[in-house]
Amino acid sequence: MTTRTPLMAGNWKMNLNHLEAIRHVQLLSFALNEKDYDAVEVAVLAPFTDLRSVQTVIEGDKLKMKFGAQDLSAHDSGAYTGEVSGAMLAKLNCTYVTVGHSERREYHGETDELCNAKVKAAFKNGLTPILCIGEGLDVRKAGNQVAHTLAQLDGGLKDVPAEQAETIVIAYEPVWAIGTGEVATPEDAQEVCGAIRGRLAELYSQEVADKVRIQYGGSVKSGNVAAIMAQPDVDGALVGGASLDADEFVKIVRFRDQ
Ligand SMILES: O=C[C@H](O)COP(=O)(O)O
Repeated sequence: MTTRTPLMAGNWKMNLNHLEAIRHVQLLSFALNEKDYDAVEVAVLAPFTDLRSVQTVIEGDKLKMKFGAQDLSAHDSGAYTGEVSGAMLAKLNCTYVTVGHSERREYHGETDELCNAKVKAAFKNGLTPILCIGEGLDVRKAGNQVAHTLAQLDGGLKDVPAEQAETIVIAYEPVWAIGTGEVATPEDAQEVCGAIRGRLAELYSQEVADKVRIQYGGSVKSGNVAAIMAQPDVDGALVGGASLDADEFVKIVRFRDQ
């Protein structure tokens, strides 16, 4: 049985300018200790304009916190105004990059095909993609959450080889639970996260499926994180709003104490 280190990632979304980001990382660094880093991997996913500052604080102070971006271009370089390439993120020593967050899918029309190209671009540049998948409220009401989410998984992983797939992070985020305070029950989270692992075993092998970390995201807070993390197929959390409060995010990192 593979042991998967939980990944607690704060997705700041479009919050915190670079000065606020420096302060925020410093607050986290004062609070987090070796025991935390031994038990959990901690990452912050910052706006592009913050990344150089976040890198400077994390590397300058030799923090064990990882960092990454919230999106990347599917292209390598060239005339793509406003885009940021995987190579640029790798040059900043980013570890992670989210791909296909529901806000990108909804507000920027990102399709499974584009997400697949972005997953490949991330791997090509040595970044670990956090592929975000999950159903909207209408799909949930119709009871089609598993089929919908697995179709997004299939699309995002199309033609991704096993040796890359086993290092990916999947974030299951039911859209109806994002920023709404409407957290999925631990059983809701397990139903879909378990199905995702089952599908990974079908697409690749049980060995690959057992290595992949599957996060839950959607209104995670210190008060609900422990029950969600107790589920066998949940290996971490992708935290939005609550990650902007350093004290609250540290409590989430310390989910075993809650
Ligand atoms: O990426 C994070 C998710 O969208 C969850 O956001 P939230 O914790 O504010 O609900």
